[in-house]
Amino acid sequence: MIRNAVAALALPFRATPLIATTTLVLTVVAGAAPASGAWLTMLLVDELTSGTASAGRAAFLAVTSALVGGSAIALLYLGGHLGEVVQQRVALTVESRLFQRVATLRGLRQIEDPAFHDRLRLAEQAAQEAPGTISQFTQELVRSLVLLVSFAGALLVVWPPMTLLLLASVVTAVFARLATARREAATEEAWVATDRRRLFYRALLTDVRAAKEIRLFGLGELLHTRMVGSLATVSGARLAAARRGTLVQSGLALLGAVVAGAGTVVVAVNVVSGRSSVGDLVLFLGAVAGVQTGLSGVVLQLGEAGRAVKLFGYYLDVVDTRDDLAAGTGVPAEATIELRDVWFRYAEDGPWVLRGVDLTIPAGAAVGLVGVNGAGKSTLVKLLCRFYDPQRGTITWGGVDLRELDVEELRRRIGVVFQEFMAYDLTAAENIGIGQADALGDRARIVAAAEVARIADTLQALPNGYDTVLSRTHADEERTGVTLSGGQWQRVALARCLMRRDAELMILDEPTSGLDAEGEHRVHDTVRRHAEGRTRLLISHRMAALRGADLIVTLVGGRIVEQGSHDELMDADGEYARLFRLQADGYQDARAG
Ligand SMILES: Nc1ncnc2c1ncn2[C@@H]1O[C@H](COP(=O)(O)OP(=O)(O)OP(=O)(O)O)[C@@H](O)[C@H]1O
Repeated sequence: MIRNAVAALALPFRATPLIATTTLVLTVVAGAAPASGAWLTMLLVDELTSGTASAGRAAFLAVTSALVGGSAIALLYLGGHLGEVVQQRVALTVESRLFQRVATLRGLRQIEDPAFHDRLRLAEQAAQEAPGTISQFTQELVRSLVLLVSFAGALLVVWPPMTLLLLASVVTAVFARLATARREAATEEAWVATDRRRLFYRALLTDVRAAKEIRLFGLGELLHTRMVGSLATVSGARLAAARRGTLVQSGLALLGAVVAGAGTVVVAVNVVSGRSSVGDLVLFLGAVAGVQTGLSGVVLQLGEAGRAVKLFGYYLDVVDTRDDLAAGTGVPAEATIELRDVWFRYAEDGPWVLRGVDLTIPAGAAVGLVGVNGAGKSTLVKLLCRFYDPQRGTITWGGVDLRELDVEELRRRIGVVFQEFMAYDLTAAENIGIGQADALGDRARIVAAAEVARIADTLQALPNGYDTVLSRTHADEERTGVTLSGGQWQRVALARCLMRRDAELMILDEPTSGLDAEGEHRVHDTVRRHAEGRTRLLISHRMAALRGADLIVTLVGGRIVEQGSHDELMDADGEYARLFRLQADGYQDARAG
């Protein structure tokens, strides 16, 4: 808690040191103003009731008192504005640091971990709320402390026991509010997973890609009920925590009123008996009102700040998240890739997905990978991109373990069309250009890639050509958005991969599954010519597409069961030959039918 609070409090001074310090000074000055005003009023009242009042001194005291009050308000406004500036700067800093960490995580483990997403949601919430809440609270606290100390000094002069009574009620209120804040933060943590599900259902209900299935399968009501159910659970828990907090606060406010009332009676009796002056009573009443107003503000904010400080811990956790992949520094050389006894599973207690894979992918060769659904083909691709490290065995590139290579350098040398490629809600040009981000503005290169992927004419014919937004959701007023067909999107993804002209390894994970037969044939043909000399790993369920590969590898249950050329594997009459014949027979039957 203390580490979180210190880090959160230090943030404004790191984000904008000068303004944060000025704000602090202004706050201190503004905090001292009410007590000075009350003191001047006491002097004024005593002057007027002394029997020897001088009009000049009285006027001077009245004007000074008014000036102090007026300046205090002006300082308050100025301090408020500077506080806003600090808040904005801090918000920018924390949001940037948070998502910089997310963006630079090397592997996929955290991104695939629901617990990380929960932490991230809490962290984002904290990053947005905490700095503002905490810096506002700090200002309020400083102001209230100065106010409290100055009034407490004044009260000491009038009637010392009252100071102690007021301080006692302050301490009780502070502890009670802190306890409520802890409970509220615990509620937030306990329900974050439920809230995540609510957001998931919410996103699903508005997702264009899910809209067809939701309507056809009549899922709308089901998803809506689940979404509202999650919301009701979360808001019920929040209300229960707030209810308890309100009860405690009301009780404490009553206690404060009783303490103040008793004190006023005693001072009033003192005035009657002549032991105190009327000015003392005025000062006392001003002090009680000032301290109570100041404190109720700070105590109320204390809850918010306590909750924010606790949640801020998640922000620090995410910002300090350790990468699950150690950083290497080597630069990859010639792309002969070797897998030696590679074992991999996604979770420590999960089943092995790859079991002792031994494979050599020679530089410049075209290697075909076949296997039934779930055999582990896409997993192998992910390991080659070093999204994960294998639990056992090694993968080397040009003889160097992938773990020792600079992961960004490694990935720069790989072009991939993933099985689940992305269709970005961006323009056609951007959808292709992002394959090589530093060539995003190189239209000639984008068009050339589109031509190889045989999608150039389609994109050129769009309402705004390559500048057409490929989305119905994010189109703007000037530009209409369009959506492409599944096969057209696949060609765009292929063009994106082809932007990486220097990629030494090209991986195509079922790049043609959405293409028509003629399209598939052409794409394989062009990719073969275009990528000649580069290492290629091709995955396809259409066996004929891999026939010309230099080496074909069959994966069964995470093991390589055979490898060789098409002819060798057909002669061996194993799994590959079985799958190949199955498809060939299918085509044969279709013709016969
Ligand atoms: N991110 C993941 N987390 C946990 N398990 C996963 C993950 N991705 C894949 N798996 C599991 O790993 C196994 C192999 O999946 P993989 O996607 O590598 O198969 P594949 O051979 O590419 O299949 P397909 O032909 O259907 O694309 C499957 O049992 C799958 O459930």
